[in-house]
Order: sequence, then C-alpha cells, then structure tokens
Amino acid sequence: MMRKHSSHIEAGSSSCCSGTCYCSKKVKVTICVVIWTVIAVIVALILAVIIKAATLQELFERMELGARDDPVFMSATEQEILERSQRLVDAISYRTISFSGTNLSLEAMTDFGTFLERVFPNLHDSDFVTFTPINTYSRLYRIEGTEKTLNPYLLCAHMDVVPEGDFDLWTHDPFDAGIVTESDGQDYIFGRGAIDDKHAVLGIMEALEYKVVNKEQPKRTFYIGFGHDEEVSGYLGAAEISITLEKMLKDNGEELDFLLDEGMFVVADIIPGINVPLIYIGVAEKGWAVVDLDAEGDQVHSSTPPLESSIGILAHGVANMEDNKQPSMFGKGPEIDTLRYAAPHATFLLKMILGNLWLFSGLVSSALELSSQTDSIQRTTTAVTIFNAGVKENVVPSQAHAVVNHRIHPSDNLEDVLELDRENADRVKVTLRDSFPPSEVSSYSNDVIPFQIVVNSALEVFPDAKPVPGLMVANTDTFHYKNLTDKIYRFTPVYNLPEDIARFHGIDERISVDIYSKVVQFYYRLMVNADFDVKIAPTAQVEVKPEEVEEFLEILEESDYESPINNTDSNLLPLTKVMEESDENSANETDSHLMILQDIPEEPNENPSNETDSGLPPSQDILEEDFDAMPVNETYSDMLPLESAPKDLDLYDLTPEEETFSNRTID
Ligand SMILES: CCCCCCCC/C=C\CCCCCCCC(=O)N[C@@H](Cc1ccc(O)cc1)C(=O)O
Repeated sequence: MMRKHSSHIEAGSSSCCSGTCYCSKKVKVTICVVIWTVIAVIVALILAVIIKAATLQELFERMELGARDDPVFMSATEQEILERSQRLVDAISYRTISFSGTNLSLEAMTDFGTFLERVFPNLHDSDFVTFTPINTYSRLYRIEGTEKTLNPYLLCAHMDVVPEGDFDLWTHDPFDAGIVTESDGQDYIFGRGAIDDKHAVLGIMEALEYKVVNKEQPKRTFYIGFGHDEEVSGYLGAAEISITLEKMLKDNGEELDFLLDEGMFVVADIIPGINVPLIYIGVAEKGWAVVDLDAEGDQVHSSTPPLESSIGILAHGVANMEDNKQPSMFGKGPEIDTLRYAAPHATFLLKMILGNLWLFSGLVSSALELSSQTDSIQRTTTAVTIFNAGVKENVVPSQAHAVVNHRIHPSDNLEDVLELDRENADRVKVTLRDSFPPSEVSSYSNDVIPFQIVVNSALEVFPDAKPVPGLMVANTDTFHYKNLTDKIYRFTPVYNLPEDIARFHGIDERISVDIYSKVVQFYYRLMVNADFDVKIAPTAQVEVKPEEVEEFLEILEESDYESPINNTDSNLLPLTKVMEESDENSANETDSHLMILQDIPEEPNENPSNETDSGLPPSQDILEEDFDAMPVNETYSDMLPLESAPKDLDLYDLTPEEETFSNRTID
C-alpha cells in the first residue's frame, strides 16, 4: 500500500513518496558524518596497513659470536669434498632399514657401526673422545672440552632408514647409486638416507674427525647421540641413550645446555611472495596419535550385496575425516612467528598481509590451506595410512579396518581431535591405539645463545637465507631427550624446494654434493660457535685476589647492598668460578681465581623468556636453588647485582680492555 503524501515534514524526520526521499538537514548531516567516518576509518586502516608493511623490522637479530666476520671453515678442496661425498655414498649402501619396532636390520646396523669406526679412525682413537655403545647398536660419544665451566650440548642424528618403497619408481638404486650428475648439471648423492638422516650422521663425524686430526679440542664438552631405530620411534635407541646420558651428566656435574637433532631444513619457494630461502628451525614438534577405525557389516555372497558393506561404511567414514579436517590453530603456535620472521623478506603486497596478521589472519590461514605442506604447520593433520578389508573377490567381508595417523598441533589436544574423529567417522568404531603430546616450544628469542649458535652456523653456510622459527611437522628422537634440556632445536642444513620435501621417505631421495659439503661445514661451524661463551671471556675476565674478596665483602656489608636472594631483577650478573684445574690444551689460561662474567643482553627481548642462556645456569635458577646452599664465602663471586652494586667500588685493577667491558655492563 502506498503511503499517503504528507506536505508537512517534521524536523528530524524523513518521508518518501514514489521512491523519492525527503530528509531533514539533521538526518543528512548524520548520514554524511557516518559515511565520512566510515571512509576515514577505511583510509586510516589502509594507511596503518601500509605503514606497518613499510616499517617491518627484521625480528631475528644476529648476535656476533666473537669475531665472525670471516669464519674459519674446514678445508674443502675438491678432492676432500669428493672423498667426504664418497663416504656418504658408502654409508648409504648399508641397508640399515627399520621395518617395524620388532623388525630392524640389526646385522646391517652392526656393519654400519664398524664402517664408522673404519672411516673415522682418528676420532675413535682420540684421547678426548669417549665412545659408549648403547643397547648394542646405538652410539653415544662424549667429546671432552678443555673448559669445565660451560654446560655441554648434544648433537643427534639417526643411523636407520625407512624402506625404499616402490623400487621401480626410483631413477637409481636406492642403496647403490653413487654420485649421479642430474639434468640440472649438479652432482647428487642418491639413495635412502641421503637427507634422512645419514647426511647428518656422516656430517657430524666428518666435522669431528677433522677437529681431532687438526688437534682442535673443543672448549665446550659435547655429546653425540646416534640412534638405531628412530624411524620406528626410538624406544630402543634414543630412549636408552637418554637414560645413559642423564647418568653421565649427573656423574660429571653437568646439565645439558641444548640439543640439536634432525627436523626442518632450508626451504625455498614455499610461500609465494617470499623470495629468499628460509632457515627453518624447528622449535617445537607436533604430538602423535594412531587411531584404529573398524567397520562391521554382513558377510554375504557378492551376488546379493548388502545395502551397506563394512567397506562402504569405512570408506564413508574415512572420506568424511579427510573432508572435515581438524580445525586450524593458526596464530596459536609457532607458525605465526614463522610468518612474522619471514614477513620483512616478502614482496610489499605480502608484507601488508603478513605485517598485519591482526587483520588478515583468516586470509593467511586460508592461503596456507592451499598446500598440504604449508597447511601442516597450522593444524593437526589426519593421514589415512592403512586400509584393509576383504579376502576374496566374491565374498563381501564382515570387517574393514583402517589406521589414521594424526600429528597434533601444539595448541590442539587429543580429546578434541578424537571427538571430531568420532563425529566424522559416523558408524565406524574409533579406538585410540597410541599417542604422545606435542613438545614444549623451545625459546628462540635473540638473547638465547643456543638458538644463536644454531642460526649463526646455518647463516655461515647459507648467508643469503633468513632464519625463521617454526613447527616441526613430523617427529624425531627428541621426544626421548625432553627431560634433559628445554632448548631443543630440529634442523639440518639441507636445501629443499617444495618438490624436494616429498623425497623424505619418498622416491629418489638425494642430496647434492654441494649441499652435503655445507652440511659438513655447518656441523664444524656449530662446534666452533658453541665455544662462544669462552671466546667472549677474555674481555670479561677479571682476576680477583683473596684479599680483594675480603675487602669486597666488607664493603658490601657496610653498603646498602641488597641481597640478591630477594632480587629477581633480570640484570643480575652471574659470575661463575672457573674450575680449579686449568687445562694445558686450553687457549685461555685459567687459574683458580679467574672468573667469567656472563654477557648480558642490552635490550629487553620481545619473546617471553627469562633465560640468560649463555651456557651458564640462569640467574633465577641460581637464586632459587643454589644460593641458599652456597657457603657464604662463595656467594660473593656468584652473583653480582649490577643495579645495586655500589658503583664506587674499586676492587680490581682492570686492563683497558676489561674496563671497556666493565663500563659497558656496570655503568
Ligand atoms: C612456511 C613454511 C612451511 C614449511 C612446511 C614444511 C613441510 C615439511 C614437510 C615434511 C617434513 C619432512 C620431515 C622429515 C622428518 C624426518 C624425521 C622422521 O622421518 N620421523 C618419522 C619417524 C618417527 C620418529 C619419531 C617418532 O616419535 C615417531 C615417528 C616420522 O614419522 O615423523
């Protein structure tokens, strides 16, 4: 019904006739204000997005580990590179295949151990290397450092491999290919284990052999653990190494500072718009669940098939599980920092998106979903790995069985995953067979020295790549080492394009001779960089005589110095006494009065971490656990609060070099 025309329009109201609207001035003004406000908000948003993109800062700040402008590498003549490559080829020829937890290739593993001892004779014969066989086949090495003040670290790798799969699909024999020149003109070491994980086993051994031959005893003690059943979860290898190592650490009064295992890699072209390779360090690892799926139906003659067979019911449930994925956890795990760290290296358009995840996280999550590789970093994955039913072509079977393997995102939980499985599975019975939870996230802030050691070593071999922390989407032996340290990194410097990622456990696994050479150099650089704490010590070393200590204590007593027991200030400067015995091999002469001041990050760090991470115990740990227990005459040297220490104390005669250091930290 048409509204009656009114000639009288009240102020503040409006009226329409035949589609024509009459608005009062006030309404018009209001509409204008609303429209302009909306436009202003949109313009402001666009400006904010552009400004954020234009001012994106690199999140990883490289800490120079000593004088590293010109890092020293292992010598690498063409002949040496070839010999090292040939040793990897030989390593691959040992069929150290793990078929299942109860079907390992133990004879091949024994031979592989003998091979390692034969081709790396010097390290096995070295005074400072101790080898302990674990559970017969796994291997644990202790490399004694010359400095006893630094906590050791652990390098891990595994000696077993998965079966080759479909042999006919391989271009070359997976265990006997040698070095092959491919169509891209590059030489490749082909075969099962080339990137998972014999390159790491051999790379670590090459670096250590070189150090032994060249009498480069490391300053920091470290351990090497090679498991023999990683591919079937490491319960016989890594789990046992972990038990022995825990005991060794305890006996030696050590704590493990950090560990590095296989895992992620250098990856290029994985995100369109990021045109630099990424040094992707796994700082966390997904959890694991194996789920059995069982469907039942009638067993009948195939000439009179049932309306629904057990196979049909199972197929329907499985298809539902694939169609309705577990939900995206984007923004709740390390994947967000993968993108935040990568963002400054993106095209401007992508910078606008990645620099403004508060606005575009939905869009980014949908983009990640476009590839199964990128999708795996943002959600719990569902892989149907086994599907079995039927025994004869004319019998409809009563039972059908499938297995699903989930990798659980760190922000997801098993109960929720199973609930969605049951919803999707419909009439299929869902039973959890086994599981373990996702790992903790290891700290990766810029002041975490172990993270810096790993990243610096990678940057030294891939100077143009950019480091990003991220989620390890598969699993490693690190699960068994989680009690030993909370700083666990998963990385080997293999270079992968997206299509190469399929070579892990896939067909035509290979590594180029050039990249393998970088792998070897990486482990060598890591062993050098891990001695960093000792290297910074010369500027920080202060000799203290006993009478000066007395004087210091007296002054402290007289001053208004606040006890560090109640002081949790992160500026506390821990001092550790160097062990009494000095070592002849050490480049730094030490005596019982020598102390090392730990470097202190000058700026607060973005990432929430209270750790000082220098290889020394964190200051808070000392406060809470050790301080009370310390004899009074030792506490003076172990904890000097920078802020509260009397500034006019003139305890030490400092060299100009020492003074620079002391000014930098204390003033
Ligand atoms: C934006 C960047 C996106 C990057 C996306 C990267 C996708 C990566 C895809 C594949 C990674 C390949 C990982 C290699 C894994 C090597 C270790 C391994 O094979 N583990 C096995 C065996 C295992 C080990 C320990 C366990 O507790 C269970 C199983 C595995 O199945 O995970």
